[in-house]
Amino acid sequence: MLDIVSEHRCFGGVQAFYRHDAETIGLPMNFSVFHPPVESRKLVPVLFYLAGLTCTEETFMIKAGAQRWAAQHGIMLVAPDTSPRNTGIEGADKDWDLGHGAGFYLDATQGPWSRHFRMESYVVHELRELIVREFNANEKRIGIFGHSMGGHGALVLALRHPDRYCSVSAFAPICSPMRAPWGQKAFSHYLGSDQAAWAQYDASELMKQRSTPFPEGLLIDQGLQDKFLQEQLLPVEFERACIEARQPLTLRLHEGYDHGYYFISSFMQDHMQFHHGVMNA
Ligand SMILES: N[C@@H](CCC(=O)N[C@@H](CSC=O)C(=O)NCC(=O)O)C(=O)O
Repeated sequence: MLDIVSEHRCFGGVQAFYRHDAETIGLPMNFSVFHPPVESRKLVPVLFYLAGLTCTEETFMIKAGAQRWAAQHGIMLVAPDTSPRNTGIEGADKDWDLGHGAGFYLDATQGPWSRHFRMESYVVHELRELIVREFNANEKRIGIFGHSMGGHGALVLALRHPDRYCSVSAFAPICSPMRAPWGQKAFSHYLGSDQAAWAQYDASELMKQRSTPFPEGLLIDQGLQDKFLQEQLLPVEFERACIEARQPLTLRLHEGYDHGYYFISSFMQDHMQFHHGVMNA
């Protein structure tokens, strides 16, 4: 059953927050949807947004300023929470970069995480199917984007499930988590010590194994004052992998911008236009 937590009129559409019993996760999950103003019964394209470490299903909707552009383009926005909550797993609330709020959009294979931490299956299958079933979503026009840990999620889920997403972009994504401290910590807990398993959730490694997976191109924006850029994000690794895979990539580096939502909101219009363009190509 789908519970409506709250609904708010927004740019002529509706900003809604929902809660449901997620079978994949084995626990209730929260997610948010911006429903753009459209003629009734018209199927609308959908854009999934995956948020970063410490965020919830609210962060993007409150801070990114995406609804104005989504309303203009008639795009539905969907933002899941960033991990299962109230799992009862010991230590899951201890660190901000592991456990609750840090699901890394993968299916954990290691205990105690593997029971509930199944964010890949949840986002790619269960939540998507719920959105298509419950709302006026056009399942042939679904895109994905995200920020930081969620940028990693967007790139990796699109690379692992290219048939499911027609447009992909990211803000300051973790481009090679197996080479970055956040990723190494999360992957060692969720996936164990096998580096081959890590590579299956590393956007740069996945890209090297593909050949032009997104012919319409990818868009990445990155701030140059981002304190995480050098150690955690590694866009150069991904750029190199895209060259190897002949994947068209627009990587824009912005002087003065940091890692936060002031940066994201500054370039949100461009990402919405990018997805609108690719979805309608
Ligand atoms: N607590 C941390 C900072 C956490 C942080 O910056 N989270 C980012 C995502 S980082 C990568 O996934 C975020 O989006 N925060 C939400 C916000 O509203 O800005 C620290 O101490 O550095």
